[in-house]
Amino acid sequence: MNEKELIESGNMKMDWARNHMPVLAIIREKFEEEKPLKGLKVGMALHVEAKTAVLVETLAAGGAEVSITGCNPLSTQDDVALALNIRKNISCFARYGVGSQEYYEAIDRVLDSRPDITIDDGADLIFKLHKERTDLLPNILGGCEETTTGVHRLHAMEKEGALKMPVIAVNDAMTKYLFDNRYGTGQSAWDGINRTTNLLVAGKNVVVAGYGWCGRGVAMRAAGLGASVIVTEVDPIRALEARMDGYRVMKMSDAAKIGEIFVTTTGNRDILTAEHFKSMPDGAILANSGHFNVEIDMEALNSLAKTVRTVRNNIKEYDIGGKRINVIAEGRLVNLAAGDGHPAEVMDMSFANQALCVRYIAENKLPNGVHRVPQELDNYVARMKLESMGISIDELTEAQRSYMSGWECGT
Ligand SMILES: NC(=O)c1ccc[n+]([C@@H]2O[C@H](COP(=O)([O-])OP(=O)(O)OC[C@H]3O[C@@H](n4cnc5c(N)ncnc54)[C@H](O)[C@@H]3O)[C@@H](O)[C@H]2O)c1
Ligand SMILES: O=c1[nH]cnc2c1ncn2[C@@H]1O[C@H](CO)[C@@H](O)[C@H]1O
Ligand SMILES: N[C@@H](CCS)C(=O)O
Repeated sequence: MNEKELIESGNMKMDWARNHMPVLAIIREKFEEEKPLKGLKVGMALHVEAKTAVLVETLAAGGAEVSITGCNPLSTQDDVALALNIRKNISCFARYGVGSQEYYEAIDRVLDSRPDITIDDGADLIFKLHKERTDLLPNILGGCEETTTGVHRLHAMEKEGALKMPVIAVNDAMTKYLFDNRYGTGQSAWDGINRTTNLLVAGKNVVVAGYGWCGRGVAMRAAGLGASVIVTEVDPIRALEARMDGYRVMKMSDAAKIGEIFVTTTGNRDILTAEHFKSMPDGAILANSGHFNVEIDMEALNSLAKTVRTVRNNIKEYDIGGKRINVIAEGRLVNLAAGDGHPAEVMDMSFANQALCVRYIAENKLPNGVHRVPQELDNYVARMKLESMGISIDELTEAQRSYMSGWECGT
C-alpha cells in the first residue's frame, strides 16, 4: 500500500472503532464544547491502533496537543499511526517492528514535546522521566497508567520514595480491570491465537498460567471453545477459585508435560522455562497475554534450539532436539502482536476512564504518588455504558436505603 492508501485504511479502522465506542463519544462531545484540556500537552505511550487513536482524537477534541508513540514494538498498526499523524494537533512517532533503540528514541520524542500530562501502558514514559529526563518533571501535572504491571511498578517507586509525580492507576478502576483484563483479554487472546494458528482449540489441553483478571478471562473462553483447561497459580486463594470454577490446577512442571497450548497471564517472569520446554509434548504452542516478553523465557528457548524457523506468519518453531515448540509473536502480547487487541466496546470503558482522568488531573492539583480513579468517574463510566447498551437498572427506595444502613430492624 502507498501512503495515501495506508492513511485511508487507518481512517477506516478509526471510523469502525469510533462507531463502537459510545461512552468515549459522549465524553468527546463534552470535550468539544468545554475544551477542558486547552493549552495542555499530553504525551502518550500506548498500543497504537484504532481504539487508541479514538482516545487520541478525543483528547485533541478537548483542546490538547497530543504526542504519541507505541508501548510495544509489535502492536503498532502503521496505517493508524499515519492516519493519526495527519490530524491537527497530533504527532505520532510509532512504527511497527522497531528495534530497541528506535523504540526508546520515539519515547524521547514524545517527551521532547514537554508534556503536562502523560499516559502510559507499562510506565515507559514515567521511567524515562525519572531516570534520564528529570528536567521535565517540574512541568508535569500528572500521569495515567493503563495496565496492571505498570501500576505495580509505580507502587514500588512510591514505596521507595522515588515517584516524583502524581499518577492515576487507571487499570484499577472497576470499569477497567473487571472488563478489559477479563472479557477483553479473554476474547482477544483467543482471537490472536486462533487467527494466527488456524488450529482447533476443542479437545486440547490448554494451560493458563495465572488466575488473575486476565487469566480468568482466558480460561473461561478456552473452556467455551471446548478445551480442557489447566490453571497454574502461586496464590492459594486464586488456585482454589480456579479449581472451584471447574478447572484442573497443578504445578507448571506437571502441566508442561500434558499442555498443548500454553497462555501466560501472570505479569511475572520465567513462567515457562527450559525445564518446561524440555518436558512439553512435540508441537506445543506458546503464547503470552500478560507482561512484556519475559513470561516465556525466550533466551533459554533460543539457546536450547537446534533450529529456528518461521512456520507460519507470526509463528516461530524452535526444534529443541526432535521436539518442536511453537511460539506466537515472539512471546509478546498475543492479542496485540498477533491480533487487533481488545474489542472496541471494552476499550470504550478503559479509554473513557483515561479521558476522564486526564481531565481530572488538568482540573485538580494532585500530590505526588499513586492515586485511585475517583469512584464517581468509575460509576459514571458504568452508567454511561449501561445506557449505551439500552439497559436500565432499579434504584434503591428511601425505605430500602435506610433498611440497608440501619441495624435495628430485621435482626
Ligand atoms: N494482553 C493484554 O491486553 C492485557 C490486558 C490487561 C492486563 N495485561 C497484563 O497481564 C498481566 C496480568 O494482569 P492481571 O490484571 O490479570 O493481574 P493479576 O494480578 O490480577 O493476576 C496475575 C496472577 O498471576 C499470578 N502469578 C504470579 N506469578 C505466578 C507464577 N509464577 N505462576 C503462576 N501464577 C502466577 C498471581 O498470583 C495473580 O493471580 C499484567 O502484566 C498486566 O499488565 C495484559
Ligand atoms: O486494542 C487495544 N488497544 C489499546 N490498548 C489495548 C488494546 N488491547 C489491550 N490493551 C491494553 O493493553 C494493556 C496491556 O499492555 C491492557 O491493560 C489493555 O488495557
Ligand atoms: N506495554 C507493555 C506492558 C504490557 S503489561 C507491553 O506491551 O509489553
